[in-house]
Amino acid sequence: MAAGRLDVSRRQGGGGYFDKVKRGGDRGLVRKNGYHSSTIVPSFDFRRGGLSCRDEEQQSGEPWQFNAFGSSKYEEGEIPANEDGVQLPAEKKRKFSPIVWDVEEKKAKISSKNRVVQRSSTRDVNVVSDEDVVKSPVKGGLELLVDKDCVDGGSTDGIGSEYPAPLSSSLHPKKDEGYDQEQGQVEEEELPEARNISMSRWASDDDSPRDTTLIDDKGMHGEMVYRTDLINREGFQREVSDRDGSSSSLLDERAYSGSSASEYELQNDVMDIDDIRDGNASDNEMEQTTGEEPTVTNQRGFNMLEGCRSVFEYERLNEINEGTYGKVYKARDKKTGEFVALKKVKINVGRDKYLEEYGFPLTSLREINILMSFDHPSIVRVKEVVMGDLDSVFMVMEYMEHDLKGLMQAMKQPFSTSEVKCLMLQLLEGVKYLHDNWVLHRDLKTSNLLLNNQGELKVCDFGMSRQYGSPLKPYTSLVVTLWYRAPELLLGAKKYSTAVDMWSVGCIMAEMLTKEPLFTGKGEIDQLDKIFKTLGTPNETIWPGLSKLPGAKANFVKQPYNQLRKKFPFTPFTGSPVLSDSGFDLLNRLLTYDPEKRITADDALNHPWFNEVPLSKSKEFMPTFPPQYAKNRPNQRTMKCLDSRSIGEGRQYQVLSGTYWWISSFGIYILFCNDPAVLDPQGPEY
Ligand SMILES: Nc1ncnc2c1ncn2[C@@H]1O[C@H](COP(=O)(O)OP(=O)(O)OP(=O)(O)O)[C@@H](O)[C@H]1O
Repeated sequence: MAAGRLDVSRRQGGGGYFDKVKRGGDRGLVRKNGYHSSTIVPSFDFRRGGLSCRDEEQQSGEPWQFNAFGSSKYEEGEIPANEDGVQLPAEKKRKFSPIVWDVEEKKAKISSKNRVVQRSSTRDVNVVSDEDVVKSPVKGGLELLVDKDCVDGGSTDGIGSEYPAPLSSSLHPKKDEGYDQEQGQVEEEELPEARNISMSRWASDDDSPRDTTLIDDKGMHGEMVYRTDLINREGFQREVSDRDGSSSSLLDERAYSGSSASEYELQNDVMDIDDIRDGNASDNEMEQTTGEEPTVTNQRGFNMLEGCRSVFEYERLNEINEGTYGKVYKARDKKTGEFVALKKVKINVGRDKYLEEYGFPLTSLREINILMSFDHPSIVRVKEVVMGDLDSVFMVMEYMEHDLKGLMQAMKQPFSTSEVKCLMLQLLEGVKYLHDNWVLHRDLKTSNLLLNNQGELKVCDFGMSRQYGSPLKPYTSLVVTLWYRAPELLLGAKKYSTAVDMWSVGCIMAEMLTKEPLFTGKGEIDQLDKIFKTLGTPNETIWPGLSKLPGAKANFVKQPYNQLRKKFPFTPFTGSPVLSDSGFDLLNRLLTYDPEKRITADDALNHPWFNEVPLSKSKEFMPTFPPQYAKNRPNQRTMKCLDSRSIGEGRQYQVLSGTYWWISSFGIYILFCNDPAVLDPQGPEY
């Protein structure tokens, strides 16, 4: 393999689709991505400077692509039955077949015989279509139908603030209908085993029929892989896979303890495997085929066979920022002149089991994998992955001029209500897209929201994201940066779901309105205290199940009232942000204690606040801001004294090492910059 190339080789196997998964010495990951499930064996060849991936699954010979959408085994109209002969509705869909990284070695004892592979006929699936169906038939006829409506449906029962909001019911006309819950309920009646939000979010293993259903994943070429780790008593096959699609090693465990999350989740992987080893795995080796090669409609195609380009295809301009996981540079494509952001993947960061075992941090694998499969205007686009020398790897992303955190720190005035609406709508669209596709972001915060000069907001940093499924499995609660972390996480909940992201969205909305973070705790207890002081101390009445959470026994501040409205008074001309009753209702619903009652992204998008005046500003009319140099930089104060709105887009020139100046219609501004990328006499350190 040439240096700087991503080598993806495949073996054509003679047997079943998964017969040829190489075991033993390989330290591979099983990725169920898009339409095929394949074993990818990523390895770093440091001497040759390449990320080598071998896809060891037998395939059709078509290029290996990151992809997301699936197909059905059954033709339309054909209604499969489960093992008991109960017919199941055909029309359910899964918009996104999640990408799964499994630990192959952890599952090395599980051979292909334990897999259930279904090659299915395929019809083209439109990414945005609500009509498409993904069914996961298994030997015996049981199938899992996954519908986006099932994700959201039923989640908003009892929606509302635990402390009555001063809002007339007319403001939330759909409340009693559960914000369009009817469809979800009908589907539940029709399909007793279908997922619904109450199951996918908070159902326990005991009460969820999901214990005996399958979680599907579809291969890129239409193979269906059934994750039947929980069922085998009735002759179903077991397919060994990660619990919900991926394992995690998370930002906060790096930041806080350097342990837990990935290990915790890996332990769960091992538990699943042990369970299988303990004798429940079926002897039946099954490979079902329909004989028809599916057609693939990509959500986003990325041809890995083309290999990775070199980072030297890009001219590095300056360092934009450095996150926990890597530096981010601004760069220019030498061929096209296009500006991009290069995120250097940190290889040696914290304790990452994957890093030790596979030479590549899990978080980066997950981030690359998820981002390359997503295609949404509110999700930052990763164009490609490129190799540098010295074993470095870069994600090439579309360049965004600002992140919301840096921007708000630089702004004198907070965003106007119509600007907040514009940003919130984009944020909610992005979060809805994630949740519809069974992905939790788990680190939504203002520094992970990027804004460009076209008024577009995009979510970035998927290093902590992961798939979720039903039934919920325990995940680490050490997720989400403290200030944006939901109370259930702070209280140690291990089973959580999309609601954790919605809490973060609530914190972000409040911050957009005031320009200041809402709850700025110094530690977890302090964070909870701050939340309780503002929203009132929760109790079992407003949050059933609270007392069962590990942290609930602690002696917290007792505050009987919700004081949130005091922070967001309606009265204009006070200097405080003006938030209408409707806007406050949305905020209150986002910051609802009980995750079951917390508003979903879908419902938030339909909230009446967005229909009342002032209406959302359109993106084109969003203000532009000065260059990004001050973003989260040591010399941020220099920028703070500038009126970012009045400067508009300036041009930057390097006049001295580390010094920038730009001209605007208001004069010349000089920024002293300690940017190591600028000061580095060696030039780019690719
Ligand atoms: N596509 C982009 N365009 C411009 N700036 C970007 C882009 N992606 C990231 N950044 C900047 O880099 C910062 C860090 O990026 P990112 O959050 O992806 O890295 P990280 O290492 O995962 O950070 P964190 O510490 O939040 O985990 C962002 O806050 C943003 O300022």
